[in-house]
Amino acid sequence: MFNMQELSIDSVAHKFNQQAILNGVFINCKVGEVVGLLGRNGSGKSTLLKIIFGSIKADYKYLKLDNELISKGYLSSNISYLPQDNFIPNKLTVAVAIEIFCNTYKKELLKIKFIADNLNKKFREFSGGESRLLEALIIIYSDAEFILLDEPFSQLAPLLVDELKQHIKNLKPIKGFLITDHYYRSILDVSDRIILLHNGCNYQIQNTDDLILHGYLPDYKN
Ligand SMILES: Nc1ncnc2c1ncn2[C@@H]1O[C@H](COP(=O)(O)OP(=O)(O)OP(=O)(O)O)[C@@H](O)[C@H]1O
Repeated sequence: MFNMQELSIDSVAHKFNQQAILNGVFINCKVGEVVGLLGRNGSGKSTLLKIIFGSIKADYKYLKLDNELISKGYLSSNISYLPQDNFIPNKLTVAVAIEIFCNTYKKELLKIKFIADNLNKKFREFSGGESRLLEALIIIYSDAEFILLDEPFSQLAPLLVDELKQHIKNLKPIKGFLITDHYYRSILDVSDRIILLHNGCNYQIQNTDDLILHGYLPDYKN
């Protein structure tokens, strides 16, 4: 039988200072799909991505990659993660950062004009939004099959948001994406499925009415 590549995390429980942040969360993502993760500020979206990547050790979790239990995402070359804050050191040039993260899809990445035009520039020479775009592109085009993106759109002007969405769509046939951002329209647009984190649990979202029902979007009718 064809073995569908899948990243899944089940029964996630985590507390900070006795306060339960995640409680029985389940989420999965297959190659070929974009899963959008929404939730209010403080609902635990970043915590969940950090638990999958391994930078936070959950109180409990059951993390599987292609049906095999793994302890930390970063130990697998098959998972890449864009954290909420900048992570590429300021003194690195774009070319060096690409060397570190990208091999398989390097040719495609170098076709992007903004990358090609700025290969020898250091990260400290870019604006906040420009370096965010570069970091997101480097992670999207990294060798990993599963890509975790924490607020990739947040510092980007609308045209760049559209460009980034297009790159995600281009790579979707060969990768799985788990993505969170408060630009929820962009998340709805780029995602095949939406999961809402609320009160420590995950909810499958079918439409914007569900987002209103769970208190994520304001209900302007009432
Ligand atoms: N290291 C930490 N120590 C204590 N509490 C933490 C820590 N990290 C996060 N928290 C708390 O856990 C909760 C979830 O935080 P998290 O950053 O995962 O939320 P989020 O959904 O990503 O929020 P936002 O949309 O605002 O980025 C918050 O209430 C936060 O205060």
